[in-house]
Amino acid sequence: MRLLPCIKSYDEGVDHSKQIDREIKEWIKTYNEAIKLLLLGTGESGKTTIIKQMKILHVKGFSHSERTAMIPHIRFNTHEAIYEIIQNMPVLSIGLQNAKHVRAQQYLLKVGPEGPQEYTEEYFDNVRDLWQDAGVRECFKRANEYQLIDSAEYFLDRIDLIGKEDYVPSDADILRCRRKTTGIQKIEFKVKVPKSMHGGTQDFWMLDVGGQRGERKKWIQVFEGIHAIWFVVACSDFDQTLREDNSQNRLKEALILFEDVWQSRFLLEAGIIVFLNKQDLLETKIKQGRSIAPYFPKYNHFEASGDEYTRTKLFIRNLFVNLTTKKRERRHIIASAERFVVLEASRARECYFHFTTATDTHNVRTVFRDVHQMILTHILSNIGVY
Ligand SMILES: Nc1nc2c(ncn2[C@@H]2O[C@H](COP(=O)(O)OP(=O)(O)OP(=O)(O)O)[C@@H](O)[C@H]2O)c(=O)[nH]1
Ligand SMILES: [Mg+2]
Repeated sequence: MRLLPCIKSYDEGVDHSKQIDREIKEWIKTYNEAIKLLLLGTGESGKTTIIKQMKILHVKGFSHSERTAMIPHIRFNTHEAIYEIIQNMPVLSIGLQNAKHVRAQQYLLKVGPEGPQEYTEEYFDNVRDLWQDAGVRECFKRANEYQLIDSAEYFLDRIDLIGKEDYVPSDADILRCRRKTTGIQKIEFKVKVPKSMHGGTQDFWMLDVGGQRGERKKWIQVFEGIHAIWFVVACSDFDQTLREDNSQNRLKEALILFEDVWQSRFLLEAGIIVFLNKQDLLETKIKQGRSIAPYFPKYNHFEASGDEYTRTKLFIRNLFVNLTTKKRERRHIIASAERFVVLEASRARECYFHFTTATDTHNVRTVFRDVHQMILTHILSNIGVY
């Protein structure tokens, strides 16, 4: 680590700052190592969706064959959505509103959870009929009481398109498609460096891991050499339980996981940026009259101005900010590393927060620009240039 000489006067300070600027630009020019980013977060928080956005924004997007390869997954998403809804109707004591739809319901239940062998016209007709039923819609509105993919409405609303023989998924369809990640995926891309920094391009690696509990033991394999963690949180999950453990609230699980990541001694050098994701779904939920208060009673005493949605998103951010200001717990300190960890604990460590909608390419582009600059500054500070 290199220490900069101390400044004695204002003029000297200005010269000194110009010198630092020059040094930073020089350093970036010669820095040819890829910047390594790791996406972390609970299951379904939106990590893979961000990887897809990087492919759209910084690689070549999706080819025709990549798009057609998504069709079975999108059709299966549609199936699992309608199947889950109709299966949960009796559990929630909701009946079909239209008796004509009973046959369609029996047809779908007979198809089973794995979906049909072949997606036929008859299959899509039955799904369309059921999705029109007021009872099905009522059960859909109570989706937080069972497990339903976030893209259920998006795909069921597009059933006619998805059922077409010549259907080719759009970028939006691919971004909405849900497939659980198992293992570790990597995407490599180049990004233009802001002119203010020096221009040119910079290599990035972005790693995606599975966020469900069973997948997290694999994370440690990829911690080494990571420059920044993007920790993704599904804010709209505040009233839902985990797919892998229906006794645990999803947002509470995200908070516990974040605290572990923030305190991990393996990630002390990495910059941490929290993506408070699924803002579109959060806003819709709040505007439909749902409240976070029954799940997080502290919300009743939270002071912030703005409408309910704004107050809720600020409250969620606060929950995470509070974890970053807590003292590092000693349970994470092992004897040989104690001195280092204690020193680290006394060093100011910043955490950055962004409100995001990962399915919105424009939003992700803007956030990436901000975050890029922040990561460069973080790396420079870690090596002692800043
Ligand atoms: N509406 C909306 N949907 C989103 C957003 N972010 C992600 N999704 C959807 O949420 C679902 C889950 O997203 P993924 O990116 O697969 O989640 P993940 O974090 O990779 O999940 P694991 O692989 O299980 O760890 C997908 O259907 C996405 O389209 C968002 O901001 N808004
Ligand atoms: Mg994933």
